[in-house]
Amino acid sequence: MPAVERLSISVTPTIVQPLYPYSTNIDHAPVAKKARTACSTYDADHSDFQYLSHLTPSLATSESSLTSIASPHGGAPRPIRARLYNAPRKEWENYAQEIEGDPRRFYKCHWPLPGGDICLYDAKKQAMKRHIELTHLAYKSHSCGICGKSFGQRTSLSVHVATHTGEKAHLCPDDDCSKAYSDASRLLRHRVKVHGYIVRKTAPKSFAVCHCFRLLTIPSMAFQVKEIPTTPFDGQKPGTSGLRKRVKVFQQEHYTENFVQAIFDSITAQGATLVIGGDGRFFSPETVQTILRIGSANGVAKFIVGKDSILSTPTASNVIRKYKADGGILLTASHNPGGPDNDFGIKYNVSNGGPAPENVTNKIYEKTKTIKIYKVIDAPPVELSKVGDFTYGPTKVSIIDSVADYLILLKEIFDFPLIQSFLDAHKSDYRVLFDGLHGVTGPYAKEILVGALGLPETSIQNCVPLPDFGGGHPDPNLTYAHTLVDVVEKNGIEFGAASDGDGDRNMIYGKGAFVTPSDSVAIIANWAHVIPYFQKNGGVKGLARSMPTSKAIDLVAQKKGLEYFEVPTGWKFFGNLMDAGRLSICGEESFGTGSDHIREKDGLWAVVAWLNIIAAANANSPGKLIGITDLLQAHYEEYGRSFFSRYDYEEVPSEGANALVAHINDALKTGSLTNTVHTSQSTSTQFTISNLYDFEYTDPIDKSVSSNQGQVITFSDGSRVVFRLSGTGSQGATVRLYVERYVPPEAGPAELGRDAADGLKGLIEVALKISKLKEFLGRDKPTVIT
Ligand SMILES: O=P(O)(O)OC[C@H]1O[C@H](O)[C@H](O)[C@@H](O)[C@@H]1O
Repeated sequence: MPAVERLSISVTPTIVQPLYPYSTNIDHAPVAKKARTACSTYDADHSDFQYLSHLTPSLATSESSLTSIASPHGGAPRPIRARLYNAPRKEWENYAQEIEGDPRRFYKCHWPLPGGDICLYDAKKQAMKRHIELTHLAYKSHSCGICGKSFGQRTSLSVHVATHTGEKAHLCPDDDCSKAYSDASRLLRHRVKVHGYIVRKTAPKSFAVCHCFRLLTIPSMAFQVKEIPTTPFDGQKPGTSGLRKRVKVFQQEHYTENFVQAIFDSITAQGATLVIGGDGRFFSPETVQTILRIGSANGVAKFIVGKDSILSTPTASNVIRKYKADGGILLTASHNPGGPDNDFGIKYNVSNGGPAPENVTNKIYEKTKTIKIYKVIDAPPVELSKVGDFTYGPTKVSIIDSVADYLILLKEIFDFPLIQSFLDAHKSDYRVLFDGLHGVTGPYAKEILVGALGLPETSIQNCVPLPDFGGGHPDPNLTYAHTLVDVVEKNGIEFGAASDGDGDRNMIYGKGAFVTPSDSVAIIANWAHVIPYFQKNGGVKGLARSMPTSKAIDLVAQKKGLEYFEVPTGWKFFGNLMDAGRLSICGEESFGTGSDHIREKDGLWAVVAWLNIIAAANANSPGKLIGITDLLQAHYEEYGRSFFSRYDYEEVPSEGANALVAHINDALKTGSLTNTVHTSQSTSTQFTISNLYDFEYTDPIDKSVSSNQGQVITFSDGSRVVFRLSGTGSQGATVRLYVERYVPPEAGPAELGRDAADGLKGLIEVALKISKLKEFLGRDKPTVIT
């Protein structure tokens, strides 16, 4: 160690002590004050200060003199710090007492508080000394050699001294980075942000505020974890999008707890940050508290929770991504009805913000089959209606209101000024109506459409989220979103839209113009160049759809020379492609549309995308007002039209549904139907079966294989029919029949503009006959046609 030049210091040394005697009635304000009255010696033995000298104030405040202070390590002069030890060394002991018989050898603080209380903070000896000296005695024993300002902690002094000297002693250790900072915390922030440095998570601690208003760290051991014995329930297998059952099923003793514990048993819960949200449906608040109790007992470090247990599914995905959480638990049964006699659901999302892939959901299911205990901590419930940061046992809980974050996200994606100027210019001839169906999107829609885009309050309806969705079925299709359809038709509204319970689905419906989800995603992909997000991100990378969705988007991809994918039903199958940078826009026939801005489909994203496209189309058409019908027609004339419809047979007996599947499988195996010709009675059209197969998907990124994803029958004219069992029902089985028939642009406007039901009539008849669906299901008609 090089010799250190020692200078003498003549600063008036500081003793810091309370002005007032400590009485039981003492107010805390006086103890925060200090008096400088006596001298003490400079403590040069401390490792950080060993090369420092006593300084005179004049020397210390003159910049030239600073350079004359030798650094023990050579190079630039060291910062000037003076550490004055000026407290009566043992004074803290007057207020601390070793806890008798404590194996940890802890001390308890007996500092008298206002109102006759005593502090009672407990800690090891050194921590107790620091607590009493800094908190109660308010010693500031680290003084700046330049200006004399005192600090309670050495690190605070170092940061302060750097403001005089300009020294940036904290160098970034990452390769090729020359950044330096005056304090360690700034350096850490830089490394996390710029170099993706991952901060090691420490074991969870809990925090409490002492009577003296100081934040205290309390060892997690202070909270007792209880293990509750339980036995497995049958059928806790997550479906297409989480576990969905009747509320009454979830309300059975241990049922919800088992599933929640199975989630924590399948992930790394210790030290994790998790998001909790959902559509606010009946039984959500209770389940949030269950998750907090079990999650905390399993070592979760932090929960980010939607205010009033509400976070739309797309927002939850955004929050997971934005706050770099490890995952999220969403309480939603999406578009299924809510209320005490209806549905509830729990879904796990992973750190990319998307639904858990099958390897995770399978693991959760396996855990539910062998569960023997679940863990809980005993803590009072968290107040879910107050935004802010709280402690819950050893876990931090942040209650957030996510509307602002979501608006910021959409403003970064779309051309809000363009949309707003279009809507302003067409207040009377281009009206908008959004129906929230009393789902979760109401507050978001209000902020975006009324707040940001300046539309009148009358342009939103049913936008107050209700736990039972007002008794409705919050699914944005022609059957269940009749509140929208009726008002749009009655008032001749040019642009209508609706979203579902948890805000990830959408329907676009203008006066006399229903946009099928398959067409919607194809049109958005075709117009993506007018959406700033895609411009900023180097254009569209790839397109995708779920298997039963019409092939309209494939035609856009082919024309634009883009890669495109056909994946099984379920948004989770898009995630890997997006993460790999190969997919930008995708959609599903089940009213899901979205992009890689998050990892869920996004109802309001689709609505604003359409408004953006309409505003852009009109900006190029000064003479004529372009509406939804014009965009559809133009698309069909360019690409041809994929007539598409879906028939749903909801809540049919499972035996009948399974028999139907077995019947088609039989034909698939034996080839008995291949090349057979079928004639529609009503249209006399002939359809020849060219192929039958069970859809299987191999993920191009992780090579995982998903089988039995729907039975497909193709015909020689390019039409196809798909049979698939729903994975989101909560009772019995739901069979879906999807039909698609392509008509090329050359067919002309009359043929392209036909009513979908009319254009598909013959094909549907043939599909029903081949499958013997009516016989197996005992149903003459579907419950829903879209
Ligand atoms: O399985 P189904 O009832 O047909 O539902 C299918 C749909 O379920 C959920 O809504 C998923 O989020 C969608 O990605 C999927 O398309």
